[in-house]
Amino acid sequence: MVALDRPVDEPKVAPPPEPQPELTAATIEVPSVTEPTVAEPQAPPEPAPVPEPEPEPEPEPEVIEEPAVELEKPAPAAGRLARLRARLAKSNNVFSKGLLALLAQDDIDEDVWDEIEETLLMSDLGTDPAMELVDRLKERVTVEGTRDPEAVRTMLREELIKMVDPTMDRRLAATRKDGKPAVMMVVGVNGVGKTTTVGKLARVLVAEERNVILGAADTFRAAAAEQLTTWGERVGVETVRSEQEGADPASVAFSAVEAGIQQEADVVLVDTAGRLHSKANLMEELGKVKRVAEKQAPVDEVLLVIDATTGQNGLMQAKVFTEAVDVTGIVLTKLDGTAKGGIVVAIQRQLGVPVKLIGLGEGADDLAPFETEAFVDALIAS
Ligand SMILES: Nc1nc2c(ncn2[C@@H]2O[C@H](COP(=O)(O)OP(=O)(O)OP(=O)(O)O)[C@@H](O)[C@H]2O)c(=O)[nH]1
Repeated sequence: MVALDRPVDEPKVAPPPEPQPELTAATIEVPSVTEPTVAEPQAPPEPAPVPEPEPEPEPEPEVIEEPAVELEKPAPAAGRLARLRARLAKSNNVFSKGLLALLAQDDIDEDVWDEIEETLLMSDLGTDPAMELVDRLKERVTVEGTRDPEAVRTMLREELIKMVDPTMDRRLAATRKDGKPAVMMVVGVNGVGKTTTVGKLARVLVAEERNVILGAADTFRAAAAEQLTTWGERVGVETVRSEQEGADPASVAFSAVEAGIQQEADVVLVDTAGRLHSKANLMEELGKVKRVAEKQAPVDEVLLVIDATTGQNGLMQAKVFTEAVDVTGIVLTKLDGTAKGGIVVAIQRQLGVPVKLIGLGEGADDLAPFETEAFVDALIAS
């Protein structure tokens, strides 16, 4: 295992290359080897000056060239959620079946309201939001007094939309600013789907006709850079990586942003590690990656990836990241195959950050920009 728990000192702005001694004629001149034409003893030739040994330079993260393969055309980003809604609807029928049936009953007594609350809690909505939603629904049922299934569906839809909060700004900062690319970092605990998300997000951006550069700053897991390179190659996106396992991730991030500036890219997307020897190291390191990348250009987005299937537990783990870096958006993965759609509300409430993208499967284009209404419609679809 590679030790990454070295003390993290001041961000070493890697790697402006060490100044190399100029190879002047003096340093490369070799003694003449032609035979002397006179018989006089010759002074032995001066040995050529030996250049000072240079310290080993840090290996430069190398830019992987695009291969000459036929590129894939990613699905358009707009409307992806609507196209993938069946994945959500199937796993979230607590809303579409359970709740609607309960609300459509003729007589909703306290037991039924308790059952409604329990159903909401099961979806990982969180205690406070669940209680609030029950209160709002109670009020409306009392005032409107309707049990018509369509009216009940409309009521639930409206209240869920309010909870998910359509006023949050969910746009991704993916546009060049001040002549520099937008820089996005993707963070989160290991296994939540970070690398996959970076790959899928590159496709979303390519579909939006953005020029993208990837930075493989997860140098902890050897396969991550390879995985990312493959994602990039499929859509003609370059990956900046280091061949050295355990290389300085901040240095890779720095070089990726540098490449983005040189190539006038629209977006530089930086993958990061989710695991180090200790939580403190990981948080230190993420802070450093951000600071060092910012020597080149401001980091516009820090996207925190959370696995929806880990529910409230995952949320607690994720909270630590918000203390280390300024998280600007959440990517909620693996929402396919879980009935925990309510976690969107809980996350936004607890972290105060909008969900900007959701993962709805392992397919390359199964990442959708989050849209409040389309999401709620999928939850209560029958
Ligand atoms: N079903 C489903 N699987 C997903 C989704 N997103 C990611 N995955 C899967 O989750 C697994 C882990 O993904 P990775 O991208 O390797 O996770 P990571 O966070 O980069 O992991 P580390 O590099 O170890 O930190 C892979 O098998 C992905 O295919 C999703 O939205 N739905």
